[in-house]
Formats: sequence, structure tokens, C-alpha cells
Amino acid sequence: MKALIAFEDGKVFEGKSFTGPGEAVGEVVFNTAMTGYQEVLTDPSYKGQIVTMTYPLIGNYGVNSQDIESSGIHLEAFVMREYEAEYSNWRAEKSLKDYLIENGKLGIHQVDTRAITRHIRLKGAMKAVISTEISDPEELVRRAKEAPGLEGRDLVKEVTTKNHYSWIEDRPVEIILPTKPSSPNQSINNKWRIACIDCGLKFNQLRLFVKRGVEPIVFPCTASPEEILSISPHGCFVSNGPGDPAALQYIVDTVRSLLGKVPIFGICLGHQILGQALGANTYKLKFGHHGANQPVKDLETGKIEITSQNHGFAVDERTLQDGVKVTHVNLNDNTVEGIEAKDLCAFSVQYHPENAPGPHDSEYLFDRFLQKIRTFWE
Ligand SMILES: NC(=O)CC[C@H](N)C(=O)O
Repeated sequence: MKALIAFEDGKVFEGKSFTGPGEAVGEVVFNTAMTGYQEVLTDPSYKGQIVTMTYPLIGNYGVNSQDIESSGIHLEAFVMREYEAEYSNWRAEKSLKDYLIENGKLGIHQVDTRAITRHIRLKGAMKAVISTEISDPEELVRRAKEAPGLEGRDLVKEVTTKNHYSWIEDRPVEIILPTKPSSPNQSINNKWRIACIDCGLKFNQLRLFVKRGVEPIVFPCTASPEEILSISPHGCFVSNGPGDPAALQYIVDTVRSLLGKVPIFGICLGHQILGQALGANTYKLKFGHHGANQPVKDLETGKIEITSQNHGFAVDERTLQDGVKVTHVNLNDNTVEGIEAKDLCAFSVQYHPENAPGPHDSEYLFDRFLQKIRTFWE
């Protein structure tokens, strides 16, 4: 079934839908990861975005239930050069096509993804409309122009959890918060408790906390500082998430009022929120970083990590206040990849140390967080 991909600047690409008829609207980004399409699909940070994979063949290992990073697919449509219907993997339970259809998402292939990637690299990330229904390119371009962009949009409220939950036996389990605050020194079940502000978190973040013997307790993004402190957390984690970080003043205020009271660790959107809580601004990158092969330098150790990334905004280094230091930089474009406010025991990275998908080089940051918690409460 023929599909048109019309960009707001007038450029139109053609492809075929392998998931039946449909329409999608979003900002188009390209992802350079060679594997991990299932984790990309279920990363809530992709809400509002159409993702084009630069790797030319997608679908050949199917879909399984262990590699899901959230409750379902969040991106708006999935675009690729070639969809492989014949899948083969010992863990595969179904095809990518069936998974997309179940989640009501469009899968488009037979697309010149190299041309789309080049277009975005030259002109920047842009809004587009994909349709199998409307064949008039001008009508689609007009609709792409009118579509809402990411700037100024709070998409976090659409993906955050409604209930509190923990991660037990490799799945989310709803919990009731303890009514009587306990002291951080008497941890429940002798475990450290980490309050996780869910802006669109990925399950592997919780898995990596549990792997280290920590009890994560997940809060909706609207949780107040009092509610978070009511569990006497040993640390607070602020997750990744979709949309414009500058549209989330209420989470910035929450994090600001937790500063100094509890160690804080932020990932991606969580990093941009911490940056703002520490007085910095964020801005939109030309086409962002989306992939599993971004080189980052840890300025403390001098080591280079190959990292997993998915962001379109960044913290503006020029607006960092005294007491806040850049800890990591991106070696492709020198943008800020990590910050730390040592005196407040708060740090964050723009990339994804939970590595789902992606290399495991940065997992040490979870250990670094626990080390900081230990020192803080000693
Ligand atoms: N993965 C993320 O947390 C993305 C953060 C933010 N939405 C951005 O695009 O920059």
C-alpha cells in the first residue's frame, strides 16, 4: 500500500505501508542504531516523533516480551528501507508487523532512508505527515506545516505512570506508599530506596537498580516533593522522557526543592530538568542525537564511552551557574553530555547508561550514583 511522507518544507518521499492504512504526524528523526528496534519503539521519549532507522534491514529478529522498555509503542510511525517479514530468533514471539498493528502504529518501508537522513542533517529535524489515504502531496505538506511541533509541549504527562509501582520479579508491581515515613537509615527490607520520577522511564533503568540490590519506587511526574520525601528515599532518580524540557517547570520546581536533601541522578530529560533546577537553560539541537554509537568523554577519568542516545534538546553550557560543572562532552559536536553539582550531590547525563539498546560502557554511572548515596548518608 503506497504511503507518502510529506515534510513541512515541501519535500515529499514515497514508501509502502506494511501495516495497512493509516496516518501519522510527528517530528522526523533518524536513529543510527544497528539493532534494538524493539527498545526504540517502546522508548517513551519518542512520543510525538516519527523515527527513521538508518540501518537498512529491520524486523529480522521479530519481537519478544523481554525487550520491551515500557507499556507499549510510543513513537508515531516507524520508517525503514526494508522490512524483513521472515524473522528468526529463539526469543521471538511475533513479527514486528503484528506488534506495530497491535499498537495501532504505521510501519513504512521501501523508503529512501539515506535521502531522508541527509535531508534532516542538512535542514534539521522537521515535522512531517505520513498518509496512505491522501495522495495529494500539497495537502499533506500543508498539514505538516500546521502540525504541532515538539517545542513548548509537555508530552511527559501523556506517558508518566498513574500509580506508584516498584520492580519485582522483572515486572512493574503496583504498590501503596507507606503512610508512616521511615528514616533513610532504616531502609525497608534493608534495601536502599530510590524515588524515581517517571517522565517516561525505560524499564532497564529499574532493572539496573534492582540488579544492584536497590528498591526503586516509581512516582508520577506530578508528585510533590513532600510526597517523594514521604518514603524517606536514599536517592532520587529523574528519568528520560519526551517533549520539550523547557515546558516542564513543575518538575523542575520539584527537583529544585529536593536538591541537597537527597542525592539526585538524572538521565536525558532528567538531566535537562536537573540542569534547569540548577539555573541553566536548554535549547533545541539541529537534528539531535539518536543512536547507539555516540562517543562521549568522561572529563573526570579521560575515558571515552560509546553511548546510547535519544534526545533533540540539550543543556546550554553558557548558562551553567557557579558550582555546576560539565562532567561529560559529546566528541561529535562538543555538546554537554553530563553535569554535576558536587556540593548538592546531584549529577546527570544526557545519554542512556541503561543501554537498552546500546553498549554497556556507561553502566558504571549507576554504581557512581550508589557510591554518592553511600557517602551522603554516612
Ligand atoms: N530521551 C530523552 O529523555 C529525551 C529528552 C528530550 N525529550 C529531548 O528530546 O531532548
